[in-house]
Amino acid sequence: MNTQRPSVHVVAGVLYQSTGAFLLSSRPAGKPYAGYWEFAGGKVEAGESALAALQRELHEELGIHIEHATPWLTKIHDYEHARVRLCFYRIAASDWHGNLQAREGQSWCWQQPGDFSVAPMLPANGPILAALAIPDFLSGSLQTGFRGRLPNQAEYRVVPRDLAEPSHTHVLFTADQMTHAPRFGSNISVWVCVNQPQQWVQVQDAAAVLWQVLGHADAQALLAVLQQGVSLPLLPFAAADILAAYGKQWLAAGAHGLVEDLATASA
Ligand SMILES: Nc1nc2c([nH]c(=O)n2[C@H]2C[C@H](O)[C@@H](COP(=O)(O)OP(=O)(O)OP(=O)(O)O)O2)c(=O)[nH]1
Repeated sequence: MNTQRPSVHVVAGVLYQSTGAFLLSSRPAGKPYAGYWEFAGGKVEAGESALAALQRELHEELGIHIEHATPWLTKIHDYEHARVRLCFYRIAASDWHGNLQAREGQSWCWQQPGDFSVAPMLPANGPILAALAIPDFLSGSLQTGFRGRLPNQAEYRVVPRDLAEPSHTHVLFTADQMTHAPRFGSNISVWVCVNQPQQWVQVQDAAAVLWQVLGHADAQALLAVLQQGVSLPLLPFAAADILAAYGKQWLAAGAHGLVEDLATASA
């Protein structure tokens, strides 16, 4: 397939309820992939900002008003009909209002992260749905691993490679282990811990990345990476004082969540 085609800029919104559920809708008849499930959204028009496009699309499709949306993941996908640059935004329950209406004849439903009951999904959306099952806060250490929880979900545990057993789903590797170890099977979700931009570019096929931040220079380097847009869940990993200083900026720039390091004091 020709990957040199110009891409069409698309925005899509992960709309949350206060319960932690998010909205999926089906693509209306007449569009490519009609009947497939997607996040509400559509193409950005000439001269329009991404937020304005999201506000317009969600109002046209669902009759709701968006006050704020937080950038999250960006993906390029080659469909037969177009090459799309998909910019996904998360919209918190407190950042939208209105009564949902299916204004384009589509179906819609609320889904719990990690527990989807509708199919088929648009092909580009598989990794996006997997990313939604990752909590937005975890804590622990590189030695013992990390724990977190989404509302109404079982505990989510990430186990360091050296402690991992066959029953563990989410396994954490260092960037060095990824370089020197053979690739692992598809039965685990591979988490990688990095601490610099050169490592980040080498781990783009991971399920999620922890970015260790030990000081203020690291914090700024990470912010710059986030501001360029990231295609997989990136979670800054730092001691509590650094999270307190930078956490909001990282999240506003597209970090998936934060990971508190319970073992390392900041520099
Ligand atoms: N809205 C949306 N589009 C997605 C998602 N995932 C994904 O691959 N896409 C792709 C499908 C389409 O190729 C493209 C969106 O184009 P679209 O045709 O739905 O856009 P639109 O609503 O502006 O349509 P139109 O007015 O031009 O007919 O992005 C998603 O989750 N939401």
